[in-house]
Amino acid sequence: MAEKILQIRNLTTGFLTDQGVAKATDRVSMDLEKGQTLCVVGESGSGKSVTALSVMRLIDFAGGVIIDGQMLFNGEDLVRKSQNDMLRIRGNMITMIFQDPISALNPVFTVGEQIAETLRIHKRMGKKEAWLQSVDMLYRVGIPDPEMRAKQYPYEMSGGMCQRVVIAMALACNPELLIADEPTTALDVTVQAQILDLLKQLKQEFGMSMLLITHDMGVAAEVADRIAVMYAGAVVEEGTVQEIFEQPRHPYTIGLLQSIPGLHSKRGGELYTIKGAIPPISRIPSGCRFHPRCPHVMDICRKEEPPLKSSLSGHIAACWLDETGGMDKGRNEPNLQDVHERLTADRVEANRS
Ligand SMILES: Nc1ncnc2c1ncn2[C@@H]1O[C@H](COP(=O)(O)OP(=O)(O)OP(=O)(O)O)[C@@H](O)[C@H]1O
Ligand code: NI
Repeated sequence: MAEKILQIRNLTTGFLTDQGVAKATDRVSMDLEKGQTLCVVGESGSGKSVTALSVMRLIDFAGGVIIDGQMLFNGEDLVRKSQNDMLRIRGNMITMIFQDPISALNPVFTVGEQIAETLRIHKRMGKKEAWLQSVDMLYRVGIPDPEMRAKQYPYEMSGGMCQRVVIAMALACNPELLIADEPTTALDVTVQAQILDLLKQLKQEFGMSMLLITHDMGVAAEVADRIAVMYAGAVVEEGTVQEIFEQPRHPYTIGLLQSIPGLHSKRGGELYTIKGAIPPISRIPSGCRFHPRCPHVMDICRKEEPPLKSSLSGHIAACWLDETGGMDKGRNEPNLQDVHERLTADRVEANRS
């Protein structure tokens, strides 16, 4: 059995709203194996960031609460840690990077000083040693002329360079787990690809595990070992990157896959979007939370929540169609199998061109 670095079990979190406490995540479970990358995907508002902030125990400071569940990090439950303990864990063992690198950096210190400061706090290094290490970190994240760059301020650098600095700062203390929340969303497309490559490379070099949050299935395809698909606060499907892309079981996952730019637009058609919008956490639908937007909705979907069912390989999905044996009973919509075939054909085509 592969070792698990992170096991999230039935994580339920909430925020206080006008209607009382609303659940931002509802019994969310996901596992991350040592040395692997788990991508959490889903539209805006699906609870990806809340899940990440919960692991960091920063959700408390964002006005939220952990209502129930466990988050085992190397077997120890982070839910039970004091904020004092978390101060040691954050920055040392688990670090997090965000979408906007500029706001993650302090404008009044040089980037070298900021990385050195992290090392002095967490690794208790002396001034000189911390500075040298900081220059070395800039080198390792691919910043040319690191001695000179270390003396620059964030505003003197491009967005891509700043994100490299943020990554250098996050990795300076050699964390076991890096949580990256939309790390490339704010960057130009070409820079995005570079940063993704860098993260993949550094994950190997530093021997870390990565929890990467993205709304972009293309990004997940690039970096993920496993993918957890979240919708309106719940995991609706989870599996290996191959399972999710080649045998998706949840209509929401299929919708996300169909919305990938390039996959379908190559055929000259318009880009597909899933009809409707994700509900606010104060108005989660009854039954299957995806039912109002599902092209295959059945009676039971409106009334009862589908259970998460696991295949032998550990591919998990929550959909009543899984139970009833397909969505092709006298319907005109394409069934899952058709969609799979179309997706696979498109992928092959996209790979060829
Ligand atoms: N401080 C808060 N107070 C109230 N509700 C909140 C708060 N933070 C988040 N939420 C709600 O929790 C739900 C999940 O938010 P979250 O930020 O985790 O979504 P996300 O999947 O990360 O989306 P995005 O892709 O936009 O970052 C949303 O409905 C959001 O409105
Ligand atoms: Ni988010």
